[in-house]
Amino acid sequence: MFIMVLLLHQPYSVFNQSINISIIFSVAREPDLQEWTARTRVYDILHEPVRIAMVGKYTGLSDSYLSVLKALLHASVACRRKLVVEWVAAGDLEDVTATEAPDVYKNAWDLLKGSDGVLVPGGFGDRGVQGKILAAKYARENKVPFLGICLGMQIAVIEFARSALGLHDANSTEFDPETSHPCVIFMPEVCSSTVLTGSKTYMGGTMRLGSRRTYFKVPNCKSAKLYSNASFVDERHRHRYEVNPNMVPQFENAGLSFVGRDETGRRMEIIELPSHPYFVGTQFHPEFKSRPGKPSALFLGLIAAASGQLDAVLQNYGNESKLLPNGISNGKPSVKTYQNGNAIKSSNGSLNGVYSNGNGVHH
Ligand SMILES: NC(=O)CC[C@H](N)C(=O)O
Repeated sequence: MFIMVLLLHQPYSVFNQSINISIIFSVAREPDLQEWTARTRVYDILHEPVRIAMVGKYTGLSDSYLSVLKALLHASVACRRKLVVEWVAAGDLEDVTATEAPDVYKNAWDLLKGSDGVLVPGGFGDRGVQGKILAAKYARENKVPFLGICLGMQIAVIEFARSALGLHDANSTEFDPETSHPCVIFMPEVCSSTVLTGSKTYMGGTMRLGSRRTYFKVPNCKSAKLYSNASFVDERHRHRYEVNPNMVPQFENAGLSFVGRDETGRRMEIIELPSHPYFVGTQFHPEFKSRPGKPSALFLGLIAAASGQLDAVLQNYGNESKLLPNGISNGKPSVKTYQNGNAIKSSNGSLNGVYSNGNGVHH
């Protein structure tokens, strides 16, 4: 997007110097740049900030979270907000930092508390896990919009088990194999099979990867609405651990809703707290399908909630006719989300949307 901003700022100088813009798009047909140039104009005048705390392990290496950052940016442009990412190193939120480096601890909490929304991205290994749990707890208790992705969703589940169910040692078996309340466990269907049971040796082959289908089980939930009331969505995965399905009834009794599941109903894909303005977690990685002009549904939900526009966005959804073709010209968050392959045929037969790579939202 940034390269395009640079180029499209000077379309005539660039084009008149015989640079074939079709090379940039890698397509043979004459490109239609209207949408792109309109988007750069919108992008340029954004000034009202939306602050998102990114609570992760590699906060010094923003490239580690590049897809997440782009997805946040796509959603922020759609909501007409200037994205400000507050990097919060998860470990800095932990009690041990309060003792060892009080200034660092205070700064981390100030950043978190000054944010309009909290995002806990994916990750592996136990460093910073306690800090991520504290961030999820803060967002849940203070009704701050929250999106947890993959590990971020597992963190939210662990936090809920500890705080709302009172299971103080609840944990993922990734971090504590001996926990008496394993609320996140290693590949349930693999564990129930023979030789691969919990084996770290087979790690490489046991990662659940790629595009998988999630079915909405709760039709009126925020996530389903954000996905235009789809009955199922295909999103990309990269994980080994999952919510322990045997504990789901306990969680649901306490108010945590598992709104999206796989076809067996045993794998939890999307969580929501209905009592919270926007508290969503996904086992999949919605960031991978976000595109400029077609933000990921759940990132849009986060940014809309963080900027006081979620109700307007939710009302818009499920009614495609209300959406503008480019989603950027009337000053409202009237965007359509990127739902890979939900390509609408335009009147001239071309696909409405450049990115139509075969995934889908299905009604
Ligand atoms: N991509 C991730 O966030 C992975 C989460 C977790 N470590 C798992 O393997 O399930």
